[in-house]
Amino acid sequence: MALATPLRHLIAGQPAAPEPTGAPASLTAQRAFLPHHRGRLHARFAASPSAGTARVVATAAAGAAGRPTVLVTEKLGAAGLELLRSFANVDCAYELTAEELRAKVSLVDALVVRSATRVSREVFEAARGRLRVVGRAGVGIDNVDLQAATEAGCLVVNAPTANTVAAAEHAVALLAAMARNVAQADASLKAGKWQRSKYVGVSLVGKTLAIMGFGKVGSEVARRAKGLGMDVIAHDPYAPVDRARAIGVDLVSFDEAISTADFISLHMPLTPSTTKLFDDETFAKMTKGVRIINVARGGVVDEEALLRALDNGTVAQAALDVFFEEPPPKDSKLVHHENVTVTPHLGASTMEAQEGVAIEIAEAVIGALKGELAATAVNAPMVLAEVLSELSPYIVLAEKLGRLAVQLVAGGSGIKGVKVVYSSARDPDDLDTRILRAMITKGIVEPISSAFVNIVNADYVAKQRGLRIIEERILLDGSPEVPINSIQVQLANVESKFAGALSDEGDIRVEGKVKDGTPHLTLVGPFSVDVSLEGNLILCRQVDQPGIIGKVGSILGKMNLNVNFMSVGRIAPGKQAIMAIGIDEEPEKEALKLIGETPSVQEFVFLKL
Ligand SMILES: NC(=O)C1=CN([C@@H]2O[C@H](COP(=O)(O)OP(=O)(O)OC[C@H]3O[C@@H](n4cnc5c(N)ncnc54)[C@H](O)[C@@H]3O)[C@@H](O)[C@H]2O)C=CC1
Ligand SMILES: O=C(O)C(=O)COP(=O)(O)O
Repeated sequence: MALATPLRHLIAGQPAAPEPTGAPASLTAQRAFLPHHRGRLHARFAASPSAGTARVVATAAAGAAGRPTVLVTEKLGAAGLELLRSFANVDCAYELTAEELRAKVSLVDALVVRSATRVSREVFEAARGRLRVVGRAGVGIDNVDLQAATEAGCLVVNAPTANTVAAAEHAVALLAAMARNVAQADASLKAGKWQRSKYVGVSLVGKTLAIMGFGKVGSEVARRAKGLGMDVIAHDPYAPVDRARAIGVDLVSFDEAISTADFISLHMPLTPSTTKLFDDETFAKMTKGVRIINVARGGVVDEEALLRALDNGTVAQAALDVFFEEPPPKDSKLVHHENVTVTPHLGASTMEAQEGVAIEIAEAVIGALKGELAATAVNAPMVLAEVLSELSPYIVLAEKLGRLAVQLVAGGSGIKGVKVVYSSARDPDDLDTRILRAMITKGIVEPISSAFVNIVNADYVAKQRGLRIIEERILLDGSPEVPINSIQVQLANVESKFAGALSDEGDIRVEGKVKDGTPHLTLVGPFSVDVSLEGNLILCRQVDQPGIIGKVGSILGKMNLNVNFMSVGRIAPGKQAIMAIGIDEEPEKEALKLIGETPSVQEFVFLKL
């Protein structure tokens, strides 16, 4: 079995794309299980294929040359582009219309965007299953329809750290420029005027700055503002108090923040709950003459309300880097307001940040195309690299058990409930089974549908199909060193095309273990067997008696079918027994017919692993 080290784990159910030539060979190995060089983890996350090897990458359909294709729709730093080109065919096509994007997206495996490309549901639909990764070269993913991505099984990754300082510096630049009328004075002087008294500013020292959203950018702004001698308070319902306290910032309520601040700087994401959070009502609670900076997202502010607040003097000045609509309309009253300083979404636009973001996203996209899952995955559960490494063979086992179980279902009986029982000596809190559950779903769903399933969409697909998966743990005595002793998959209340697979309770039941790193089938219904889960499997039920193994073996031999494993499980001598035979190739119908005709064989089934 091709369970090479390091193992590849599961992300997609699509055919394998060959390892693209020219890829930095060391990247896979380095990123697989080691902490990322910036302290983040990249988790390996490749697919387990139906064919039995654990070696399928996330690319749905790589180009003819075997290299995946990446579409880059906005300007990306050169080093990131170079990295992408070392691995994939890269198509840089900027300023595409929505229609042009939809036309191109079905021809690519990954899409890299910044904030200006709207990756809508229509884009995922137009991709027709090929698009496997969307890389957002920056933080805000409000321009990507995450639900549609998840439904399509498309991984979305972002680059959340490389532009933090740039955004914070831009907020501070706007804060100071606004307070001292730099932009207005500059324009006035360039227009031939010398207006010293008109542009008297306000001081920052001793003023209160309220940071709204105390995340990465917000906390960096706070640090810098403290250096300018400002009193900094912050509002963030989800930020840890200790982190704020450590840099001398008090976390306060929303109302306290906005009603006591001289300056308010916005640093929260655009979400349904932050959309137009700053509306007439909010402005009315602010101190008269407050100054506002927005380097977050235009959508968190009701721009009409801000205009009214500027006109009635509630807000003395605003400095805006972001707008509800980008670019804003040419005649935008807000943009042209004399008390408003504007920049065209430049928060992340420093040479350093753009190079950093480009490398960060290129690495994440390449990793995902190779079947790894970056720590920056936005729409998939994060599974740590060490966990993936340890669970590798169980991931393969989980999918194969799902695949086996579903093939045992008699047509038309429908699958309602799935129960997965993990036997383990490990504390349940130390055993993350999400990826195993996802792969069991994949194993069950893929053989019976056109859906492809990966960890991104497994739960969604299961829900869509009304598949209820219950997980149960059996706590064993023994060493917690071994993560799992066995995995059992039960399909409740179904008819089986192989009655021998039914437990006494009437469920289809298959159980497996990992032995020497290889998945084995160890239980079928009530019968203990031991067969390595490779290639294909024939299960025969017969009355236990001498000679049957030889007969069936000789049929397979005559048909030139290589038996890689064989095991007989019986309830008691002379009673019912099951023969599990692992074969490399798919047998001809004739061979199966002859097995069925062998005296004493009561039933048999051929199963593809
Ligand atoms: N203008 C630009 O070029 C850039 C803009 N950004 C934007 O800046 C914002 C912050 O980015 P990061 O700090 O990297 O993100 P982050 O995720 O580290 O921080 C966001 C913080 O907002 C908080 N938050 C969420 N809902 C909130 C609410 N209702 N009220 C108050 N706080 C709330 C979260 O708890 C979190 O701590 C994002 O909107 C991002 O898109 C980031 C980089 C560049
Ligand atoms: O990272 C973010 O959230 C940003 O807003 C930066 O956007 P950009 O990549 O410069 O279009």
